[in-house]
Amino acid sequence: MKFGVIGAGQMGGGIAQVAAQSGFDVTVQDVQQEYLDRGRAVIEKSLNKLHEKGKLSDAPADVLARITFTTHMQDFADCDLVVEAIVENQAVKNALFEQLGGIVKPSGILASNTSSIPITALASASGRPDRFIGMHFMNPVPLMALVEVIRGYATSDETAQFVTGIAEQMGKTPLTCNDFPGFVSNRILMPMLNEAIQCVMEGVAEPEAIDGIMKLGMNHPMGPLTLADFIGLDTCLSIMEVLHMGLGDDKYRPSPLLRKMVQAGLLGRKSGEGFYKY
Ligand SMILES: CC(=O)CC(=O)SCCNC(=O)CCNC(=O)[C@H](O)C(C)(C)COP(=O)(O)OP(=O)(O)OC[C@H]1O[C@@H](n2cnc3c(N)ncnc32)[C@H](O)[C@@H]1OP(=O)(O)O
Ligand SMILES: NC(=O)C1=CN([C@@H]2O[C@H](COP(=O)(O)OP(=O)(O)OC[C@H]3O[C@@H](n4cnc5c(N)ncnc54)[C@H](OP(=O)(O)O)[C@@H]3O)[C@@H](O)[C@H]2O)C=CC1
Repeated sequence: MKFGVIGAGQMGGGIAQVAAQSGFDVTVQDVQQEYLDRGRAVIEKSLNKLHEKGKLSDAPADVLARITFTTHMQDFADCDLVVEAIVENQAVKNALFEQLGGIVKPSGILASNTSSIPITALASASGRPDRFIGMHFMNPVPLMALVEVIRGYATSDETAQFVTGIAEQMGKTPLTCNDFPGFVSNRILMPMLNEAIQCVMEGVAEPEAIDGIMKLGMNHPMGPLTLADFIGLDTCLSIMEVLHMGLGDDKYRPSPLLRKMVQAGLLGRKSGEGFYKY
């Protein structure tokens, strides 16, 4: 089984790592060598940590050796499964899948790790809608148990079974839902994060208090503002926009503060500052 991953950011890197830990040969592509180098370093650090804690029996170097890093999309030609994890933008993903559909062998299955964008639309762009599916990993991929599997309008039963089996081989629990904006995970999670941001904007409480209340009061592992910073505020805004437009209800309106912070380049952990400094 040859496993492809597009994008060496926080999600692509995590997906590639867990695929390699599961014994698959993995090819990771990104647009610039610099991003591949950064992704490789993050994977190496995570593997070392898991190994030190006894959660990874293979030597980290052996796992890393199963991953090939490339800037060439053509290297996906003989992949059995390619999972896309690039920026949360429908136009950019559509263009990528149009290209990828002409590269990967006809029997290859294409999947998107999108947080919210309609799987059916991306499937149409790929030119192989029956062999297209949503394979939504959670962040941080090496630690989170869930893969949300989203079937598009034309996804075949064989494709759904194949991807469910791969998720299980990766040690994850696949749970299936249908193709609605934000699916299940982000339709429920993201309005909560957006509301926490609205609380900051309205001066309801300081960020530390909002996070503390949700951590101590609701037993959430991370407060909503810490989690928004962790996901990336640009990604949170894109998801809210998909929910707002796709469901047509103003209850999904992105907080103006979220929009302003993204405009200011405050993207959370990945840019060094969001609701907190890193
Ligand atoms: C936006 C979308 O489309 C969908 C999404 O993904 S939404 C986001 C979903 N994710 C969440 O909600 C995550 C919420 N947070 C959590 O569940 C937890 O905080 C967590 C699992 C991330 C961390 O676990 P924790 O119990 O808080 O403990 P914490 O001490 O912070 O971390 C546990 C250990 O794992 C390590 N760790 C963290 N990330 C790691 C990684 N990627 N690889 C290896 N180890 C890692 C930590 O360094 C830490 O190690 P030590 O014990 O040596 O310090
Ligand atoms: N962050 C999260 O918690 C989660 C995110 N997701 C989803 O996963 C996807 C990726 O998110 P995330 O990893 O956080 O984002 P990142 O910004 O960390 O990584 C995206 C990577 O893809 C690269 N990229 C952009 N365009 C292309 C392209 N055309 N071809 C190849 N590579 C490209 C980016 O390069 P550059 O820097 O140049 O843009 C970057 O390295 C999104 O769809 C997001 O919604 C899903 C679950 C959780």
